[in-house]
Amino acid sequence: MKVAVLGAAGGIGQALALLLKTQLPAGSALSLYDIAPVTPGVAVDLSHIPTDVKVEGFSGEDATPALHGADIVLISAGVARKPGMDRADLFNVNAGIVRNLIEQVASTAPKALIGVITNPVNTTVAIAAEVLKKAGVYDKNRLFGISTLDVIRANTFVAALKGKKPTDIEVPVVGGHSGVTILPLLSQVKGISFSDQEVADLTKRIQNAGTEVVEAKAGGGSATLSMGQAAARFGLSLVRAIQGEANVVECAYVEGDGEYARFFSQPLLLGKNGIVERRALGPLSAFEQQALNGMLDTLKKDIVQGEAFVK
Ligand SMILES: NC(=O)C1=CN([C@@H]2O[C@H](COP(=O)(O)OP(=O)(O)OC[C@H]3O[C@@H](n4cnc5c(N)ncnc54)[C@H](O)[C@@H]3O)[C@@H](O)[C@H]2O)C=CC1
Ligand SMILES: O=C([O-])CC(=O)C(=O)O
Repeated sequence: MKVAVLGAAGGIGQALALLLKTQLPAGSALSLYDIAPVTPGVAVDLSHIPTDVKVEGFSGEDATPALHGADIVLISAGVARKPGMDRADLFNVNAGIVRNLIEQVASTAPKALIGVITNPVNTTVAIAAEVLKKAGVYDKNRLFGISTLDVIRANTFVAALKGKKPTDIEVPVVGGHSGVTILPLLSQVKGISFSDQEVADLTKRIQNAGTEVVEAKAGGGSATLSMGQAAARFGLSLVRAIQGEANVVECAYVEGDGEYARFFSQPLLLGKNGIVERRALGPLSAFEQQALNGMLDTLKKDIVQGEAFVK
């Protein structure tokens, strides 16, 4: 099993690399790439941790040495938000970075499962799909926008409110990964009921949680450690699915049947070749149905921006 992290010297990349070094199955390879010259050093640093995971690091303009033979590629390269910015404000810089890196994935590891972390995810995943399509290697079952951070935040906030263990809670979060496009399906949390006010407050907090971190870091960046954990959870779920484990289900932002928008985050059954089954959203409360209807214009606009960038 080989996992490549692109953007590996950054805040997310380093946290993610640490978690993968300690949690990937024995015999795996972890390949780190970042434009920053420190990256081979990050790999040397991690290599002193006594696990049976081989780490290599590459820097400079060329990502391909890191990509040869990769089964999974996780991409967090790009710039992060500062207070006062929306995720969409990152488009100008990050669109080109994602295009460039995906071109290299297309030529070097065309069969890899790809997880895009770089914001704005609603748009960068559309860019990735169009670049892969242009290269003739697009498989919609192998490309994911990683929205796991919304899920783990929802689990944390619900557990805190209801006095439960966070590990016992699993909230499906659907839609996209910014503002109103983030929709936690609180009505589906097993064994817990919420008042209308709790639903309104929790939904708002989950939608604004990225901004909560951006403001608390006061110009020093956005979520890195919680995102490292979220990306590790998602990446390790892909690993378990590739290894043949049954019933691996995660929400992620993927191309589906277009019922709501071309790309939409929903529960997915994962297998050796990526998505095995896109699961239906299930019954929605009136609040959730309204929120779903209300997000679609924004989500579709975000997607078209990505498609237009490549065409
Ligand atoms: N999907 C999600 O839920 C989340 C996404 N993010 C996004 O993840 C991205 C990274 O965030 P951080 O790690 O905090 O940022 P960071 O600034 O700490 O790290 C980004 C890394 O990307 C590298 N980089 C920049 N251009 C590159 C290129 N052309 N090729 C290779 N590497 C390049 C930089 O050298 C840096 O090491 C941001 O776009 C951020 O908005 C952040 C949190 C959650
Ligand atoms: O808010 C940001 O810019 C980073 C992010 O996507 C998150 O923390 O959910």
